[in-house]
Amino acid sequence: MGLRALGALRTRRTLLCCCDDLGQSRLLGAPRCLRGPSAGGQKLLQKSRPCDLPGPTPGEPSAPGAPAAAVPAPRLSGSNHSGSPKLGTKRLPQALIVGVKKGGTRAVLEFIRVHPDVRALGTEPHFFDRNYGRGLDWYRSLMPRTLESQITLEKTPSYFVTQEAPRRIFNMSRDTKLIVVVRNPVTRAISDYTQTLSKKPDIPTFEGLSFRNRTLGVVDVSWNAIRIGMYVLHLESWLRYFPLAQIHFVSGERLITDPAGEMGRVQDFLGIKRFITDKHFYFNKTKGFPCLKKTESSLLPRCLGKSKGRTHVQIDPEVIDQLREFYRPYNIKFYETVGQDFRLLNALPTRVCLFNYRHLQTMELRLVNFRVLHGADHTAKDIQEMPSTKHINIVDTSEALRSEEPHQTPERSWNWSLSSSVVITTEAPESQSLGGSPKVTQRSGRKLLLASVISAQRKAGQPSRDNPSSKGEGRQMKSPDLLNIYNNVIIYQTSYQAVSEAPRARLLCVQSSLKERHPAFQITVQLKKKIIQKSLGTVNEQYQSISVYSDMTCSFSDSYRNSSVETEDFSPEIIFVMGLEFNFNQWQHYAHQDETTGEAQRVSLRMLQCAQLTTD
Ligand SMILES: Nc1ncnc2c1ncn2[C@@H]1O[C@H](COP(=O)(O)OS(=O)(=O)O)[C@@H](OP(=O)(O)O)[C@H]1O
Repeated sequence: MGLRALGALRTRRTLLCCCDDLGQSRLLGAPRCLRGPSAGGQKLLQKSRPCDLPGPTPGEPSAPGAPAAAVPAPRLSGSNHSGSPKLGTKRLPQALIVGVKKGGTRAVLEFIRVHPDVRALGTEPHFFDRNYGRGLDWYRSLMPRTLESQITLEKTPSYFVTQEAPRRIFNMSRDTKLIVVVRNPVTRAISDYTQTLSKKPDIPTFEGLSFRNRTLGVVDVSWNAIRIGMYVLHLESWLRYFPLAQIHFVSGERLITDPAGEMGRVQDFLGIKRFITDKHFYFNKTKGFPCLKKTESSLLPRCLGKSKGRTHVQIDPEVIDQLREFYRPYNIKFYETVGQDFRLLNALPTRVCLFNYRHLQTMELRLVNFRVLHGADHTAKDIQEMPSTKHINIVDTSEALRSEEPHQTPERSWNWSLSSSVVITTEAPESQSLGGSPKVTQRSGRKLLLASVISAQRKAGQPSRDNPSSKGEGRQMKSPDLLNIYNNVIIYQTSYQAVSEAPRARLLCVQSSLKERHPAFQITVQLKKKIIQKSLGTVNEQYQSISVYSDMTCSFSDSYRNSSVETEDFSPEIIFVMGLEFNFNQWQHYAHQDETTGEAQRVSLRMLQCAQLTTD
């Protein structure tokens, strides 16, 4: 397209509309959308109307220079599309990000377009769903110019759920590479709803829309927000035209916890060199998401825009549980079909990780309770009646690893994913005090997992509960202090042994789930921390902050570094993280200002062992 034509198109687009997720037109000038079937309430939430030209999805502005958009795209700098528009040829895309809506498609697009061998359209052209009648020439005309060696890419998440899209794409080119970003379907639905609500505050509640009959638990699969998450059903249409090998699935969750890893696989899939690596990302704590680092070619901010990473609407936990159950069979079928387990079930913790613990040989972790609590306070009796389910052993590998040099990591923040509703206590079988804790009973309506570390054998010379004649004679595991509970976030910290005797032994458990205290997708939780002043034999309390991001990630805040806590006391010896994912490097460091000397000290955390943990 010549510049004149482009200019004409630009002028014209001010008269165009684009469809939002409610299927309603958003006017950018005179209305040009075709009228869709009239619908009220829920129906509005399901239908899309065909529009004259593609426009940005709400909150999804288009890229500068992109032909059919009125608003600049949330361009992440470092993108490679700033070259001369006259270089190269406009080609039909060889690769498409076809879904899923709210899966993380924008992040994948913005990350991959950093690659010099990829050029991407910033807007969503909606060619294979809404604009197919315009023909391939029109579609091609939208594309950025590429050199022979470059891949042209566009993303339109609604393709994944468009019946005709696979056939149409196949007809364009049977070699088209397809990328699908999948995300826990419940979270995805909430994200979808949250977006819709931001445009239409008067829509019915998520809970109301999700069910045909809530009492009977009949989910309304005709609601798009629910239907999109039934991934396997949509996938079937694609597999009629494309072999599985031609479809690459990105985990929306891992895209947040390990963007470089996910993008590495995307690059492999596209057959381009691994140009985008760890070096391109940093974790932006304010945003609560990974963002692209500054590069020589780009000095602009590189986090995604405000419409990505919205604070989700708080949903009744019981509804979330019901929807998880609803999606479970679809997820399982989906895993089976694609041959990958994306852990979309997101209901159970899967890993227990042990960090830095030097003395522990084996640890038996006994799950003493796993049940769904619906609003009822649970008592010690309830908990005791729950069956024990699993024992695991974690073998201390620290001795073998100690000689290795720590691996330097430039970033101080680290994060890991968490599943929901995990409470761990070091408290031995007498979990009554935890169960009886009024704070715990504030929790309601979530799956609650209580796990007890019931025994820990220590190496020779170390105190042991099982060997009272050792140094640890007479010591009991200290009853836990449940420190703070904010909605569904529980942070629990205690010493492994009597706190005054084992200041370095620390158990930190974090449980997080998606809840209302997520302004800008981040909450900061005050963690009450016991400070031991050994010389005085006193125990003070101090508050530390820990930031919990969304329902999936958690990271230490830098306040750790600035704390006035004794270094020794401050070094966590043992951390359990129960969750779906983690992306710790083997060593993690943070600096700590020693109060007495004022010197910065580096504290290392080493992941020693992770064990798989499942409950039935
Ligand atoms: N790096 C980074 N920055 C910001 N947001 C990120 C990132 N990686 C993934 N995500 C998640 O992407 C979710 C939006 O998904 P999409 O881009 O597919 O949405 S859309 O369908 O194009 O509207 C968005 O969903 P919400 O958090 O619900 O807003 C994010 O969770």
